[in-house]
Amino acid sequence: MRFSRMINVVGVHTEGELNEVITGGVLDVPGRTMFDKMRWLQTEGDDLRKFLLHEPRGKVTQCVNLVLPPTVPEADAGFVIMESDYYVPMSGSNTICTVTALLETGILPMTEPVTRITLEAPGGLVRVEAACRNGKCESVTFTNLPSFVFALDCPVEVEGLGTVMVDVAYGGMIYAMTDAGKLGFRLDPSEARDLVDTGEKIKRAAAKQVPAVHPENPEIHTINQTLWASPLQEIGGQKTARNAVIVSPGRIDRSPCGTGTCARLAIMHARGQIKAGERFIHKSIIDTTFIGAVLSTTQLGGKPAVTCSITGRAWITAFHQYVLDPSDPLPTGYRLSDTWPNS
Ligand SMILES: O=C(O)C1NCC[C@@H]1O
Repeated sequence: MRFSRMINVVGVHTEGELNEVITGGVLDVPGRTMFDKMRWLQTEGDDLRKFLLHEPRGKVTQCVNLVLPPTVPEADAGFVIMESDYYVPMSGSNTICTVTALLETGILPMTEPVTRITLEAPGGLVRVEAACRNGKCESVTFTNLPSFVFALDCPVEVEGLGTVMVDVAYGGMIYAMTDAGKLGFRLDPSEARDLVDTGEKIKRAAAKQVPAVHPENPEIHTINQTLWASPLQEIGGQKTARNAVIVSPGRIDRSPCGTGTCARLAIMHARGQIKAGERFIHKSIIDTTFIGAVLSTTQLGGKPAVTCSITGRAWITAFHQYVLDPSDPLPTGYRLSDTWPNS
């Protein structure tokens, strides 16, 4: 049998969120920077993303990362993040899964007790410290790209809901964050379907009504995730909260969401709820945890910003070899609205 595509993929989940990692079958893609490579995939090479994420090979509740040679000398590896609807400049859960796959399969050397590497994400360089023991990457801490607030207390008119107040911030993707309690949600797993439907409505309205353009890269624009926030609490002396991020086309991030956590930290910092040097425990809807921290304050295109770190754990679940039989009539798969909302 001759295959027209053979892709090696490591299955990895971080705190419940499946973000697979392509480790073989694609040599490189055109582009001078990782952002260019992301753009090339989006415009010329999107069949790879569809092949892996769409059915019958993929499903709506996953992402996939393409590991590539870095384009700058200080990076150890590059990666392009592919989600169900978007290519994104940065993602926390995808970073943690990619680091775990790179170290646990020996693509990059593991040093115990701490491995330090630099990854080149499309949005910029990401410094990583992985805690490693007996060949296992026990946790990954990365320093995210600068996070900042676009707007606080912004009224958004949402059909069927009236006025909903949102805070808008960037943590690697652009978030509309809203108080779950005000719309009657406790962020209980039983609310998942409703959180998605209502969260998508809020996102669509906020994206139209609140313009948001990254001050240094105008190609990064428009709110594309909703973050349902539970109130900030002090538990055992630690600032703690729950959240649920609605990822397009309509599903909940199973992890506590790294870029969402950083967007929330930027909002908390702007509101005086957290200082540089403080930690924040962020819980997912399935009760898994990322530890966030505000490391320092900075400026981005004249805006105040914060540099944050995220710590999380990941586990390899599978090694897949996906192939394309040249006679397969569905090389880029399909989406059906029973499990792919808004398709
Ligand atoms: O951790 C994050 O940043 C994300 N998890 C899935 C969707 C977002 O990219």
